[in-house]
Amino acid sequence: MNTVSTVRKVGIVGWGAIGRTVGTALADGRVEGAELVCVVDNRPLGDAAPAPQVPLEEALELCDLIVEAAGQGVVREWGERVLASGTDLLVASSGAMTDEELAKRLLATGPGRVYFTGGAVGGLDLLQAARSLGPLDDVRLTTTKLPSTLEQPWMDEELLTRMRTATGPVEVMTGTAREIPAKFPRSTNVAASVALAVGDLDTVRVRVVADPAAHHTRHVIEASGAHGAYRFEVAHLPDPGNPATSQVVPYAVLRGLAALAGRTGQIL
Ligand SMILES: NC(=O)C1=CN([C@@H]2O[C@H](COP(=O)(O)OP(=O)(O)OC[C@H]3O[C@@H](n4cnc5c(N)ncnc54)[C@H](O)[C@@H]3O)[C@@H](O)[C@H]2O)C=CC1
Ligand SMILES: O=C([O-])CC(=O)C(=O)O
Repeated sequence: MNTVSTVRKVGIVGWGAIGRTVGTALADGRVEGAELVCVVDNRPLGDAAPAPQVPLEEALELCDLIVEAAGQGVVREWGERVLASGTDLLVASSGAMTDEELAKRLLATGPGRVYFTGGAVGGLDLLQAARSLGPLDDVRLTTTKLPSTLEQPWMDEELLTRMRTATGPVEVMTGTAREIPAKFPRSTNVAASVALAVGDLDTVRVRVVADPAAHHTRHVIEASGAHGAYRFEVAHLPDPGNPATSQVVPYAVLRGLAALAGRTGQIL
């Protein structure tokens, strides 16, 4: 019997809507085989976090698994360094993978391994399985959120006014999964996650809709190919502190952590 301790030493980057819930669950011992060792954030956290706040360089010495819950920029800036140090990386900001050069480098760098959470969407496992039968040639994602969660610095006054005064759903942008997550970096990582599952950024056509009545954030994935047709629809309550993020997302991250920490039955 292997008696070597396999407890995963986890560091969380980003003590926000996702990181706080994930880190608190880890600190409370709710993930068997994993413990919270440190927290990284670019704001001083005082004693708000249940583990020491350290710079990322130091986290790499303390941890064998980093959870990124801070933003696409952190994946771009730190992803390769984390993996090269031998630390595994579980990414929430999958939109960083729309930069194909970065994506190639992250998938090639080691000895640490890179993982992604399914985050706010479901069905990615089945889409990935279906793709083994042949390409999914028509893939669409429609994301509907509260207008305020979709406002971006690049938007012109006309679009902002249309979103702010909307009394019903307003189409904010359409594009591919290559384009959309860069335009809405805190709100449409799911588009890149769908693309990771179907294996192609340009096949996934994304529609972003602002709806003042969207008390639930909705993501509808529709996909079809020669071997079948698929439709997954989710409606989540937004996180009260950060309504751009669905409340379920940290629990998707925790599910991933449970699998990485060696819980039996990784599939379900
Ligand atoms: N895959 C998915 O379904 C989803 C992915 N996301 C991604 O997760 C990220 C985090 O989401 P939330 O927790 O809701 O955001 P949040 O805004 O509530 O928290 C982000 C935290 O990261 C910190 N931070 C930002 N930049 C940093 C940096 N360079 N270094 C260290 N700390 C930094 C902030 O100070 C903040 O505490 C989002 O930006 C988005 O990219 C969010 C929702 C769903
Ligand atoms: O939480 C969500 O519903 C989706 C989200 O913000 C993202 O994909 O970045």
